[in-house]
Amino acid sequence: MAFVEISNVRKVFGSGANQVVALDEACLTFEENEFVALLGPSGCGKTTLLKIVSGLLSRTTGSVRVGGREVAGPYSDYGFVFQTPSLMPWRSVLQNVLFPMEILGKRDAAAQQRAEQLLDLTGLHAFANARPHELSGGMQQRVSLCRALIHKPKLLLMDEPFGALDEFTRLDMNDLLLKIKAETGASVLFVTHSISEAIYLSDKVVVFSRRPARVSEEFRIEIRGPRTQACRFTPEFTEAERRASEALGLLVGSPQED
Ligand SMILES: Nc1ncnc2c1ncn2[C@@H]1O[C@H](COP(=O)(O)OP(=O)(O)OP(=O)(O)O)[C@@H](O)[C@H]1O
Repeated sequence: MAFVEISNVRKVFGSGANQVVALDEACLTFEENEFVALLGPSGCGKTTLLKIVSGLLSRTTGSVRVGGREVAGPYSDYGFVFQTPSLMPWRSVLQNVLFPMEILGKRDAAAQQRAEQLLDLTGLHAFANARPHELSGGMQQRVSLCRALIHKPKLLLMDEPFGALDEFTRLDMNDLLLKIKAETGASVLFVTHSISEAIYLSDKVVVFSRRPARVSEEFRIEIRGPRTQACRFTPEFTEAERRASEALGLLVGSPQED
């Protein structure tokens, strides 16, 4: 049995003339410690699927199992990172990171130690007492990553977390995320619009069709050697980019001839 099993998930919003079928028979499985990137056209249903996996949103039909249990509503064994950091401005960095432990009633010395370790890991230790407005966008997103990891979830759900960052910061965040994944062993389901980001980070790339979304292509990323920025220039990386581009329908048509 796979760690996450998404089977024939359909999601219909609204009714009658206002009905929107966001997902149609979406299927996807992945294992513990796997990194899966979801690519697809804007509005095809990627965020909807993440919310359904988190239990924040109900599905119309189909099944979602995480760690062998059917998802029937919100549960605590996952972390969610949104596109915007959504930190509480009146709280310090450390207090923001510890917030989920307060909700879970577990804000103890061990939680404090773990928060400090995460701030170390993400290079934020010196900013533990700073307020969010004193941080750059990339630093704020690192805080939200620490907050998502504070309760040691087995599953990390990430919805275009680096979409609002500049290219250099985004590349840094990609490397940080690979380091975090190696240290925590969490499985990651990662939505992005960037083909190269999807390939750089993932064990498996899943491409969704236009809405209503179905999986139109799914392939493993086989890059020899460590994931470093240099691997973006290997033939395997380029081939994966071509495959994803083709699945997204970006290679149709040929240049106009004079
Ligand atoms: N609460 C809702 N009520 C009605 N329709 C919704 C709701 N949430 C999402 N939708 C619709 O479902 C479809 C899929 O939305 P979703 O946000 O999942 O797409 P997405 O692939 O994440 O888009 P993007 O890549 O642009 O972020 C869209 O047509 C959207 O308008």
